[in-house]
Amino acid sequence: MSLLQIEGLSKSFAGLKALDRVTVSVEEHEVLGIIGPNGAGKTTFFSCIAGQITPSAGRVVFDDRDITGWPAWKVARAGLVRTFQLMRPFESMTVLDNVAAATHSRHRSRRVARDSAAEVIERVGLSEYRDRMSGTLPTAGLKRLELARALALEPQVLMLDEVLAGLVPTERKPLIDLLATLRSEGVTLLFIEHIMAAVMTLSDRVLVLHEGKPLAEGTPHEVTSNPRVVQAYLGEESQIAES
Ligand SMILES: Nc1ncnc2c1ncn2[C@@H]1O[C@H](COP(=O)(O)OP(=O)(O)OP(=O)(O)O)[C@@H](O)[C@H]1O
Repeated sequence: MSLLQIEGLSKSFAGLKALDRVTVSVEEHEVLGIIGPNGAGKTTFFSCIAGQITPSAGRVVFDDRDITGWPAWKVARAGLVRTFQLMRPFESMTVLDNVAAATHSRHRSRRVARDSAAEVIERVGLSEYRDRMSGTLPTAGLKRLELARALALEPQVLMLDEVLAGLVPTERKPLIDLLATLRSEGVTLLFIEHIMAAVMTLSDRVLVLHEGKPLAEGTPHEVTSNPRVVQAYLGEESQIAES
């Protein structure tokens, strides 16, 4: 049995099929990249799994439990944690306090929670910003903070929504390296990404969504050489070529 099984997941918004019968499964320690043109349903897919949106149809089975329609807090507590494209840290709190707010849900002792937060902060390379107000971080720092807050919850499955968006190439490289490290540590990862270099480097498998439907699934090489995928990206070829 796969760690995460998604069966026929669908979501309509006022007649628009944002997600249309998506079926995919993810094994423990696997990295699944999710790509697709703008509006393909990628974020809706994450939101239906992680509990921000209730799916119209389909099932999400995680670790042998049917978690379909569970609220986000309960999904996160079960071990499935996502990040958001638009970061939402507590801006008037320090980086350490932001991450400690997450570790505190795992460790009752304030000291242990803060020590654990400091470790996560170091792991994502944010130690020099530890005592800075989160609202003053540059975009690259905010992205790392978003990742730190997710890691602080000690997820069994981590779901990253465009964690590289808004970064310049020199900022992307170290973050891709960090994700590669997480991968080598055996993190089970689902990530939505437009930066093809990251998709190619990090993914074991890639799911391509198009107009809410699964268009292709396979190794990074298989999907990027699939004519249907290239066709779906027409007009966005530069992104495919960016690898
Ligand atoms: N809350 C909502 N209400 C109405 N329509 C929505 C809502 N959320 C998403 N949609 C629509 O559903 C479709 C899929 O959107 P979604 O954000 O999931 O796509 P995406 O692949 O993540 O796009 P992007 O790459 O631009 O982030 C789009 O047509 C979008 O306008």
